[in-house]
Amino acid sequence: MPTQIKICGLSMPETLDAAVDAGASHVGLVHFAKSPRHVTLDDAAKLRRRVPEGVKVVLLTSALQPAELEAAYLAVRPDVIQFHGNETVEWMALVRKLMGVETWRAVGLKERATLDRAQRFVGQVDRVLFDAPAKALPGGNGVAFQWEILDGYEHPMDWALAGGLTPNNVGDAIARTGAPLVDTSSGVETAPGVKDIALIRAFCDAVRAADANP
Ligand SMILES: O=C(O)c1ccccc1N[C@@H]1O[C@H](COP(=O)(O)O)[C@@H](O)[C@H]1O
Repeated sequence: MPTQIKICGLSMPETLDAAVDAGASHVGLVHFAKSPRHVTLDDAAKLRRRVPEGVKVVLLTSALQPAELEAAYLAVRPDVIQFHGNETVEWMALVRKLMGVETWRAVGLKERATLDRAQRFVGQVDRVLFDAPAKALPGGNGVAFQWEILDGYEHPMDWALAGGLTPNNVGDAIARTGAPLVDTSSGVETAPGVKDIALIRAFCDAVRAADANP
């Protein structure tokens, strides 16, 4: 199966279309006011409508109140909700059940023990997204974690690799970790929040090159 690609933090129609044209399987919209990639629900809904069938829309949120999350879901109708805040396992499982939406949980990886703790998400969310530990922002910091933490780990559920992935390092990341899905934001930008079409294409090309030369 080809490595799936998520381009996150898209906020303009042109770069969203470029990600789709370049072969992204997932496009990410950040609804988190502190992020330089934040989109309002109105803008997210407009962007969502541009996305063709077959490409999944991921709505990234952090610590929204239940009523806010419901409003976000109803406005955007994403395929996936990605959680980055202090949401409990029970709450994420309830969202998945009641909204019938795929759910992903971001996990900041600093050490192997974090992988053991992440096993509590098995059967509760659809995918865990391994990223560098949170800094000023809970994600989108352009920082990679030590991929060797994943060496030899038998993943008990679907997962994805994020954190500091760029066109230059994503091939090594796939070779090292065997990630089934790679997720980038800063690595395809020229400045925080400013996506670059050439970098988006280069990232997708690099993933396909890695798949072709395992
Ligand atoms: O992108 C953001 O601004 C963001 C804000 C808050 C939480 C998560 C965010 N982004 C996610 O973090 C990963 C890694 O980003 P990067 O490639 O290291 O910049 C990104 O793929 C998003 O899923």
